[in-house]
Amino acid sequence: MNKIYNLLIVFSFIGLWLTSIIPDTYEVILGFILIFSFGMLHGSNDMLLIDVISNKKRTQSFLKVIAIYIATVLAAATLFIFIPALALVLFILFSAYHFGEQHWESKSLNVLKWHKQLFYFIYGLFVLFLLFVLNSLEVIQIIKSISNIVIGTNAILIAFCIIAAALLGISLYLTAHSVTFKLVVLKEFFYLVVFAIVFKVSTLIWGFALYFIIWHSFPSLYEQIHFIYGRFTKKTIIAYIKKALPYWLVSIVALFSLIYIFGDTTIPYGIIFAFIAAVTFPHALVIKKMFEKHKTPNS
Ligand SMILES: CC1=C(/C=C/C(C)=C/C=C/C(C)=C/C=O)C(C)(C)CCC1
Repeated sequence: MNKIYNLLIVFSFIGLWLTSIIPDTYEVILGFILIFSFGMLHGSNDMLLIDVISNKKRTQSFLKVIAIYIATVLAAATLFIFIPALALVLFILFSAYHFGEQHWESKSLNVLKWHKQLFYFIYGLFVLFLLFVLNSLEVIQIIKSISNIVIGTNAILIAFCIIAAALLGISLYLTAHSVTFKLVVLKEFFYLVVFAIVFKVSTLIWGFALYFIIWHSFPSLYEQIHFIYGRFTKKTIIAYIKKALPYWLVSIVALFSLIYIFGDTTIPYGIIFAFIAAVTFPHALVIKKMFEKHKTPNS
């Protein structure tokens, strides 16, 4: 995993360099292409993961599992239509935990389970609000188009400061109580500085896409492939893509149909993020189960 992180730094700087040569509009389009390709791919094999998590001895039939999955997606989508503000808050909170868990689970912090989970949540929230605070005008605009709620730049700044203080506090606690954390804390601080540079220099969507693809989807794909097939090789990558392809295609067709039917602005942020949110809820739960099954001895 460590070697992979060095590669991720290189990718991030390539992303930064692209920012300097691509006009903003193309940056947004390229950002969405990355989100729809690698981003959606990393969430397309949840059915296969459920199979492996339950040791192939799933008591429920495939149809039942997929029905529960689709019902969760539809419930989230309905929440977005009727109570968008609540849906948005839940989406951000869920995503924060999911991002934090993906980044830290392999580091096996040897502390109490709930301390670890609280840290994952605060870390993920910090990354999201770092992106938001450095691109607050764009975030405010998109949130207004999704939920009709107008938030001020000050509210984002205050939330960011509170989350940063919480992250500092819990990091100090972990430095004192976890040897593994102490060993990686400086490197992790450096990664956060890299994220801050990327988020500051890029547009909101490009900054989000770089984080989501490079720092979340790539490591998640690596861990999912490892979990499913026991190793990460060209053969297992191809096998994973083959299995994911039908689900990915269905998602893309569904998303573009929704955009075609309901989209009334040039970039239909509302539909895109509501769609990502709806599929994120069940995906985050499946990945949580995957990590529980893949427990390291000191977790
Ligand atoms: C970037 C961004 C947002 C948040 C996106 C999030 C939180 C995405 C999470 C995606 C996940 C967790 C995918 C699954 O793996 C807002 C607030 C909607 C609007 C402004 C732009």
